[in-house]
Amino acid sequence: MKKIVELKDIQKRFKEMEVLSSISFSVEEGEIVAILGPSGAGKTTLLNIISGFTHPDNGSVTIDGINIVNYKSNKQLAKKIGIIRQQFDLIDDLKVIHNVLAGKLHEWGFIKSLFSLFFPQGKDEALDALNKVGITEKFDEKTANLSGGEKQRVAIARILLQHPKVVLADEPVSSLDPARAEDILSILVNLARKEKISLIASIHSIEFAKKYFDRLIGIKDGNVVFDLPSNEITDEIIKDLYNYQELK
Ligand SMILES: Nc1ncnc2c1ncn2[C@@H]1O[C@H](COP(=O)(O)OP(=O)(O)OP(=O)(O)O)[C@@H](O)[C@H]1O
Repeated sequence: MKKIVELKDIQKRFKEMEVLSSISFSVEEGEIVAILGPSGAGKTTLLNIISGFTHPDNGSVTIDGINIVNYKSNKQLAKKIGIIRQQFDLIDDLKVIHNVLAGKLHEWGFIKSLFSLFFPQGKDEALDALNKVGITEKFDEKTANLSGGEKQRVAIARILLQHPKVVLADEPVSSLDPARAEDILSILVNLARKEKISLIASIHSIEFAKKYFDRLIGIKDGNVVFDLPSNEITDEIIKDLYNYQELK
């Protein structure tokens, strides 16, 4: 299997605080991976480093065989990495279809994307993506009018137009109620599997992590403390990760 993301000895400090000491792991094509760890463990920092948004102090990030520092532009990197943020990063004033078409920005360039605002190009592909996430009928709606779960579906549809090799999602469902969160996670994971996209998501819910992800990586005190298939994760391992105290 091809390695899509490879991290070697990643270290990051903010002033005198060392957040990541030495993180190494790789993720193969189509792998569905959750990053777990207590609040402040550095999950967001790690995802930001993988996306190229934050530079590590030490170590290397390789995306699809190329060191991230050798990607010539953000546009080139966007062909490999799709990002789903907690706040969705959608433009509320635009119609749903235009937000989905923004997935083409890296491919089309600014002028063609601007043109597509008035004369949507690639509309069929966008409608097909909206169909895959189950909200085709909202294509003409102003994005601001959508619920949180619907907005997250639009963000996933936009990623589908981007055709990345890996999707990074930072707590993608933490703002949704449990039923909606499960809907979104299953859409995200099933589409990633179908399109052979690697998925790396930070997630707070152990239950959802075990249910939807194949491999769980725990980080604590700046290091990887476990990296296991979900079915090998025991209550003991989780207790150690979060330092739960037994009630006496
Ligand atoms: N730009 C920054 N400048 C200074 N400190 C930072 C910066 N970004 C993150 N930190 C610190 O690094 C630590 C790790 O933060 P990070 O957001 O990566 O943790 P996390 O595991 O994602 O936490 P949570 O689960 O609460 O979202 C925290 O102590 C945070 O305050």
